[in-house]
Amino acid sequence: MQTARTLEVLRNSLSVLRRDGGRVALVPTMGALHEGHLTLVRRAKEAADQVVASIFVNPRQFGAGEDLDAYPRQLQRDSELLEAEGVALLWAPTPEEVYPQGYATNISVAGVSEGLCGGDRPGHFDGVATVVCKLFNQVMPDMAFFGEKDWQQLAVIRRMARDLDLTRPHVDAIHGVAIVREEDGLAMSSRNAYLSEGQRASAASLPRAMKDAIAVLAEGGQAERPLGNLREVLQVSGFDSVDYAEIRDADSLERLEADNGNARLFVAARIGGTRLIDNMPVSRTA
Ligand SMILES: Nc1ncnc2c1ncn2[C@@H]1O[C@H](COP(=O)(O)OP(=O)(O)OP(=O)(O)O)[C@@H](O)[C@H]1O
Ligand SMILES: CC(C)(CO)[C@@H](O)C(=O)[O-]
Ligand code: BAL
Repeated sequence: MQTARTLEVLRNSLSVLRRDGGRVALVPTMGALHEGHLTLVRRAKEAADQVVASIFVNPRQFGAGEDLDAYPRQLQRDSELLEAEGVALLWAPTPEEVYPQGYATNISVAGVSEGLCGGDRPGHFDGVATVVCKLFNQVMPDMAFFGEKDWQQLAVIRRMARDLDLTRPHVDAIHGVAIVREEDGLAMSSRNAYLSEGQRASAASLPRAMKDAIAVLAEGGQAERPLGNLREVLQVSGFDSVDYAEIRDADSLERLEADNGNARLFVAARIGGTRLIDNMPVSRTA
C-alpha cells in the first residue's frame, strides 16, 4: 500500500493506480479505525478495482470546545489495518496540505443539514461538505462509500454531489453502508473509545431504548409519548442528556410527528462528555 501525505505524491500515486484503467473507490475516514470502517473498505473492494482510503481529522468540522485535539490519532495502526484489507493507496494529508495559508472557501448545504447534528454542531456540516468536496476533487474517484451511522452526513454529501455536478462520484455512486454494531447493539464509533467501562455498559441502552420506541411508533399514533419515554429511559440508564430524539423522513429529513411510511428515528445523547449518535428505520421502507 502506498501512503501519500502531500498532493504531489497523491497525484503521482493516482496516475500509477489508474494506468490499468480500473474503477477507483474512495473511503473517507478520520482514522481510529474499527470494524465499521473496515466494512466500508470491504464493500468498496467488492464494487471497485482499487480502493483509496483517506484519513484526515478535519479541523473545519469541529466546533469550538469540541474534541479536535483529543480525537484519537493512530496512523501506524490504521495503516496496517488498511493494508491488510488490500487498500491500494492511503491519503493522509496534514491540515496545512488541505487548508494552506489563505484558504477561504466554504461549502454550505441548506435543508438536509439543518437540525439534528446540524443544530447541535453549528458549522459542522459546512466543514464536512467542504472537506468531502475537496477529497472528491483530489482523488476523482468513480465511487465513494459512507456509513449510515452518519445518516444526515450521507444526505448532505449526496445533496452536495448532485448540486455541484461532482460528476464522477455522482449521486448513484455514493454508497451508504448499513450501521455496523457491537454485540450488544451499540453502533461502532471511534468515540466509543472515550467511554469508561461503566459508561460503555450504559451506552448499550441507547439502541435498546430506540428499538422499544420504534415498536410503539410502528403501532401508529403521535411520536411525542414514545420519544418522551425514550428520553426518560436514557436518563435513568446513565446518559447525562439527550441532544435530540426525533423522527424524520428518511430521504428529505423533514421532521415528522408520526410515522409517514418512510420514517427513521434519529437520536444523539451524551454520556460523561461523549456524544453518541444512532438512527434506525421506523417504517420498513426507510
Ligand atoms: N458503525 C459504523 N457502521 C457503518 N459505518 C460507520 C460506522 N462508524 C463509522 N462509519 C463510517 O465511517 C466513515 C468514517 O467515519 P469516522 O472516521 O468519523 O468514524 P466514526 O466511528 O463515525 O467516528 P466518530 O466517533 O467521529 O463519529 C463515515 O462514513 C462513517 O459513517
Ligand atoms: C466524511 C468525513 C471523513 C469527513 O471528514 C467524516 O465526517 C467522517 O469520518 O464521517
Ligand atoms: N463521523 C462523523 C464525524 C464527526 O463526528 O465529526
